[in-house]
Amino acid sequence: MTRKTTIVDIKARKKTGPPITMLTAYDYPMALLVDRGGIDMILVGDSLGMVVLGYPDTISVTMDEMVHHTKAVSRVAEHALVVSDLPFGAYNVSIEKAVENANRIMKEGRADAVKLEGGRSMASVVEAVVRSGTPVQGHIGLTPQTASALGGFKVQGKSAEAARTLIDDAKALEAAGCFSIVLEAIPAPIAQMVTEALAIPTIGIGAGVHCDGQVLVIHDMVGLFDRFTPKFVKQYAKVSDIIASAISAYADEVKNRRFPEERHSFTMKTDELDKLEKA
Ligand SMILES: Nc1nc(=O)c2c([nH]1)NC[C@@H]1CN(c3ccc(C(=O)N[C@@H](CCC(=O)O)C(=O)O)cc3)CN21
Ligand SMILES: CC(C)C(=O)C(=O)O
Ligand SMILES: [Mg+2]
Repeated sequence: MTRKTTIVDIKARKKTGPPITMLTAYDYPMALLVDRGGIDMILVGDSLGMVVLGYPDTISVTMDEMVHHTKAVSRVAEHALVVSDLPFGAYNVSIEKAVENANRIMKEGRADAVKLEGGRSMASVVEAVVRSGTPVQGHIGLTPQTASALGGFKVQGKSAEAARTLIDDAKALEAAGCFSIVLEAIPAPIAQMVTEALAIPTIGIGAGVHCDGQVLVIHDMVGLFDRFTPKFVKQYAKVSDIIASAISAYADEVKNRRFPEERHSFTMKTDELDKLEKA
C-alpha cells in the first residue's frame, strides 16, 4: 500500500500471486474507497454508461465522458493502477485514431493504461498503441461493445471451436504486447486453459477461479445497480438500502421540522438582531 502499483508488478503476480484484485470506479468518492481498500487496479470501465449515466448499453459512451471520469479517478489513485476503457468508436476506425485516443486518456485523464475489446482482429491496433507508449489490457469473451454482433450479453466460448478461437485470440493479444487480458463470461475450464497458455495474467469476470485475477463492476458488488444482475456477480453489500433509508428519514424529519436542529443552525449577536428590528 505504500507506492503506486506498476505494470511490472501486475505481470509479476502471475508467478508470485496472490490473485490480482480489480474493481471499477468512475468518480472521486468510490475511487478513494477502492484505492484505500488496497485493490491492485481500478478500471474506469465504459460500464459507467450503464451504471452512472443510465444508458441502455455501453455503445454511446464517448471519449469525452471517459476522459472526464478518468480524471476524477486518477486524482485519488495513490496505490492502484488506473486502467481506462477505450469506448466503442475510439479504436475501430483506424490505427491512427486509436493511438490518438489512447494518448488523450493518458495525457488528459492521467490513466496508467487503456483496455480495448477484441481478439486477433485488434492485434495490429494493440501493437501500435503499445509501441506509442500506452500499456494495453486486452478483453475477450463477452465483449459488451460488440454484444449486438454476439447476439446479446451471452456466455462465450461454449463450443470446442469457439474455445479454440479464444485461445488463439489471447495468444495474438499477448504477442501484440498486452500486459494482461480480461476474460469475460466464458466457461471456467476454458479460462483456465487460456490462463495456462499465456505468460501474462488473465483477469476474470464470470470466468471462474483459475484466472490470475478477478474484476467486478463496483455498483454490482455493493448493490447500487438493479437493472440486471449477471450470474457472475456476488453482492457483498446492499448499499442502495442504506441510502434509501437515509433519504426517507431525512424527508420525514424535514416534513416534521425535526431537522435541522439547533446544532445545525447559525446564530448572530443579539445587538445586531436588535438593530435590524429597529430599522
Ligand atoms: N452493471 C454492469 N455490470 C457488468 O458486469 C457489466 C455492465 N454493467 N455493463 C457492461 C457489461 C455488460 N455485462 C453483462 C451484462 C449482462 C449479463 C447477463 O445478464 N448475462 C446472463 C447470461 C445470459 C446468457 O448467457 O444467456 C447471466 O445470467 O449472467 C452479463 C454481462 C458485463 N458488463
Ligand atoms: C466489466 C468490465 C470488465 C468492463 O469492461 C467495464 O466495466 O466496462
Ligand atoms: Mg468495458
